[in-house]
Amino acid sequence: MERDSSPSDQFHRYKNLIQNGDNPDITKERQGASFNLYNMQCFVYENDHKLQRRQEILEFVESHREFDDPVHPHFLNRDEQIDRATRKCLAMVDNLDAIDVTDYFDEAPLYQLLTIGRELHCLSLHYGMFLPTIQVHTEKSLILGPFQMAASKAILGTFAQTELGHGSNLSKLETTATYDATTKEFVIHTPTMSAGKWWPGGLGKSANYAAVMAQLYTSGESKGPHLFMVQLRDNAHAPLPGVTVGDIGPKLGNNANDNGFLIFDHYRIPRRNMFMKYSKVEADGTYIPPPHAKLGFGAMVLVRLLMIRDQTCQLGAAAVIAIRYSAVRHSAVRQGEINEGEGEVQILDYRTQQYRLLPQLARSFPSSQRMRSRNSTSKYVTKQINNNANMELLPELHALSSGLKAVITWEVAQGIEQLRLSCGGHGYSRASAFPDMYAYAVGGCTYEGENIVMLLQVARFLMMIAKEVRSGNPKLAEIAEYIAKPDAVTARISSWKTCSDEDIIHDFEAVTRKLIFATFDRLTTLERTMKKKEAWNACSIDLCKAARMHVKTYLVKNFLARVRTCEDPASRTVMHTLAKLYAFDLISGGGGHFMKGGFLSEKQFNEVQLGIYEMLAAIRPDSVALADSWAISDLELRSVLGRRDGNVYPALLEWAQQSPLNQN
Ligand SMILES: CCCCCCCC/C=C\CCCCCCCCCCCCC/C=C/C(=O)SCCNC(=O)CCNC(=O)[C@H](O)C(C)(C)COP(=O)(O)OP(=O)(O)OC[C@H]1O[C@@H](n2cnc3c(N)ncnc32)[C@H](O)[C@@H]1OP(=O)(O)O
Ligand SMILES: Cc1cc2nc3c(=O)[nH]c(=O)nc-3n(C[C@H](O)[C@H](O)[C@H](O)COP(=O)(O)OP(=O)(O)OC[C@H]3O[C@@H](n4cnc5c(N)ncnc54)[C@H](O)[C@@H]3O)c2cc1C
Repeated sequence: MERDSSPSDQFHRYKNLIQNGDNPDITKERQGASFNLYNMQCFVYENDHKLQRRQEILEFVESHREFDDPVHPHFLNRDEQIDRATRKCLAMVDNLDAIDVTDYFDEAPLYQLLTIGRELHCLSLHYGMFLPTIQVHTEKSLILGPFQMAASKAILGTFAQTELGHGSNLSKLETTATYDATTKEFVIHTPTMSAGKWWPGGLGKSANYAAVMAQLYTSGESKGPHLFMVQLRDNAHAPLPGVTVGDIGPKLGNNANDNGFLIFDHYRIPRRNMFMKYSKVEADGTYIPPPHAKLGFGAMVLVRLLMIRDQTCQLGAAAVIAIRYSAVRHSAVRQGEINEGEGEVQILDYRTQQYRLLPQLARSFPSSQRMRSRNSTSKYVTKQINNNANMELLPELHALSSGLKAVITWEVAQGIEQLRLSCGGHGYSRASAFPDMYAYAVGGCTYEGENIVMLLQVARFLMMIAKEVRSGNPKLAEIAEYIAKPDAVTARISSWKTCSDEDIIHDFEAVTRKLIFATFDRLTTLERTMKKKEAWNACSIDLCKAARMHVKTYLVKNFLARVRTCEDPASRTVMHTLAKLYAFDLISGGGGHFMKGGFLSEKQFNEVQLGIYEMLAAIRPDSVALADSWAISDLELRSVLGRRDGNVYPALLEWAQQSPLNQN
């Protein structure tokens, strides 16, 4: 799409953000900002082009009537929700020219949010996992066929892996794919009740194809889980003979998505329907193994990376809502006066409120930004794998994507809940958007790998590194280099104004290193008297703690590094304080780890606590502008409380009037 205005036009546009009808409190907040909003937004989105594209996509959606909602989606029942989302999906895919469809980190998710909202829908799995599976797992010479069909929606697919009896433990999936060399077909079968597929999105009603994970048997031998392309429904959309399929019913959220169940009765598919890019079954049944045993799990790694960005944006949006609302809300009771007799204050002025809001805002920045570079890492790794040249980076990427997925989805879900509480009663109304946000985000703690299970994968990686370091012959991945550094006895952290980034990083690395080696020692001691898996189970709470701390250290380092790249001095100053608040808040929350063995003294810990107070006060005048720096439009936010103009109360009344109970 052509760019139609220069950066200075854009600057003008953002300067004019403040309008006459806006709530006076929110206007005053914007006028008091210490930095130029446009410069900050360019930093947040990395360049003005990305910012401009957000505006263009917004204008596109706003100008197309087929994206309108005749009835507010909050007042629909489940059938109507599915109907609405499906209609929107059709309009969305009929207008894909509006976006760069290869941009799964920015343009595609934004477009989806603007058109449908915060919901998984009938096409989420088609775009989110089915297409990526085809891309990652189909042989080059064959890819055009299925990919073009899927991209042109001739087939609509899902990813069918989880079963009633097994989800996390892939190796125990029970669905079988048995090769029949006489007919050159695989027989897909559900041998037991617990082998029924359960959960795949879009399966219940929408998909006519699925990428199915099943245990491969060939020449009488079991070869572990493999992926197969399976047609489920005929041209009239009826289930094919041998296929039983349906919807699993309502869930905590994402109810516009028809998550489904699937049972196979000796259902036959051609040999070529196995995804054979890495492992193969020849016509005579000979099995050719993949160059790396876990290549078959590649699509999940990619989606975990996509989720990290997607989820962080949810936390950013939640912080925007709560901060804006806190600027226009005045406390209504006498004890709400900070100085008695001086009248009510904006709730944003309470230090406790700032402590609820600002660390969450800080949390929303680092991971969203670093994910762009992780995206290029994943592209790089995929390229290396495609050339069959280099598998060395795979464990690192798996550990990193699993760890970030687990820590971020948890922090996002908890953060949204904290922000909801910060808005009092109105936060409990769906008008606020928090209930939908939470229901959407908290699903991410479970899907694409249950969080504890993912943390234990990171722990495996860390224990392997610890063993190598102890053996004196480490081959260290970039994200783990600090584990081989010498021990540090005392912390360097001091007042937030004087301590350097290096001091903060030093302390995080030292504490994490200690935690990793303490856990490693405990594990190896236990292994002397127990079987390996028992020993692992016996110290798995510590293993998770070490894994979490490793990921948090990674996030702190990346946030500080990213702030250093900010060219605008005023924006850099505020972002730097926010990054330090992020780090200090983590230290405060993880005080036990930091103070263990006297590493962080009591005096230093007090400085951390005091620093948090001071940073909250320092950021307070910029908080609304920082929320605006996310550049989220009202259409994307979908929150009455978070509206950009701050005119919350009339909008709440207008919203409530749409309730069907008020129609007669
Ligand atoms: C083209 C047009 C586009 C247009 C677009 C326009 C429209 C826009 C629409 C969409 C836009 C997209 C927007 C993006 C938004 C993003 C949101 C996406 C939402 C998607 C919705 C998702 C819904 C959910 C789906 C699912 O949940 S699918 C099912 C997921 N299931 C799991 O994740 C299961 C978890 N379990 C596992 O992964 C494994 O079992 C395990 C826990 C990793 C254990 O592995 P396993 O082999 O079974 O056992 P071990 O013995 O422990 O491991 C052995 C060894 O292998 C290593 N390992 C394991 N996995 C990997 C791996 N993947 N890579 C590398 N290595 C791996 C493991 O570490 C061990 O190593 P060591 O022995 O060395 O320690
Ligand atoms: C909204 C949503 C959408 C989904 N979409 C899809 C989809 O499209 N396709 C699909 O195939 N699946 C989908 N799923 C399923 C999802 O991937 C699984 O639910 C997930 O992988 C977890 O597996 P599980 O449900 O079997 O949990 P379990 O593995 O049974 O977990 C239950 C508990 O056991 C613990 N646990 C399990 N294993 C271990 C271990 N080794 N060590 C320590 N603790 C352990 C977990 O930590 C957890 O506390 C979806 C799920 C949801 C909620």
